[in-house]
Amino acid sequence: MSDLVEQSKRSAAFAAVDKHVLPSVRVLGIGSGSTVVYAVDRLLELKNNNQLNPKLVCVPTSFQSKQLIADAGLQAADLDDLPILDDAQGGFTSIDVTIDGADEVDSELNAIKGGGGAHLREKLVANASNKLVLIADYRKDSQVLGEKWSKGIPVEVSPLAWRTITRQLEHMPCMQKGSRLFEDEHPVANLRQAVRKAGPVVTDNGNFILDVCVGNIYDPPAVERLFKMIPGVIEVGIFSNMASEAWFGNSDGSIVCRIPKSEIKKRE
Ligand SMILES: O=C(CO)[C@H](O)[C@H](O)COP(=O)(O)O
Repeated sequence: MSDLVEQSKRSAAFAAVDKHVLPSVRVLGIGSGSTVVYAVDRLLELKNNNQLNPKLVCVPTSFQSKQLIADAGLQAADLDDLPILDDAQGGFTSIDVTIDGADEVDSELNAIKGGGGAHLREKLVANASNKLVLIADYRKDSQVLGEKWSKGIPVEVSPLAWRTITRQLEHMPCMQKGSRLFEDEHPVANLRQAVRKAGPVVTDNGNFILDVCVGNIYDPPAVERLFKMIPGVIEVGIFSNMASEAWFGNSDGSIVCRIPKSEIKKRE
């Protein structure tokens, strides 16, 4: 990985933590992946400077994230241990803010996640959060999902049915009710293989991952719903309309914070 990419991940992570992890934050969701490592580095600095809420509790999204929280000496809690608060929009949240990485983010802040195989818990934690803030380097910043991330949509599936699910996914048509959902005629689903173990990747939850290539994704919420309907699909790595901000580190050292394009229009 080039120094430029690492530097841009670090600057996005530091800026997002500085903006969002104020002393008023009591419960913080911690995402997974290499960019989140920098966010936890910054949390540790803030902790050492007594700039965090002394009662801060961090909610992990994976085994890796649990380790990061423990190594930083922060207090961890599982989602199920937290009280559920009814929010003003009729949602149910337990977490003030979650900071997480992404594999690609489009102009509406729909995201592809799950490159690290943690998207089930990441989505559960994001869903229980008042605010989801994404952090990433410039390679993940795009207009349309699929432009940049070519490894496919991560789909966590039950090992009991991965072959049936693969076949079903590969028969999905690209058109629905007259509108095109994705670029390719039919998806191609690949069982994700482990690198230093023979056989498939097994997630923290004991499942398999199919990486489903469809080309550009024109309607992320529709594709997310379509895949999710297949019995045995546990979670789809498309996060539609969940993030409220995305922070990108640019290759020139600058940082940009984006909100959904439709929000910008509303505010004009
Ligand atoms: O979704 C994820 C893991 O499931 C990660 O957030 C995503 O893969 C980005 O990782 P990185 O920061 O290493 O590029």
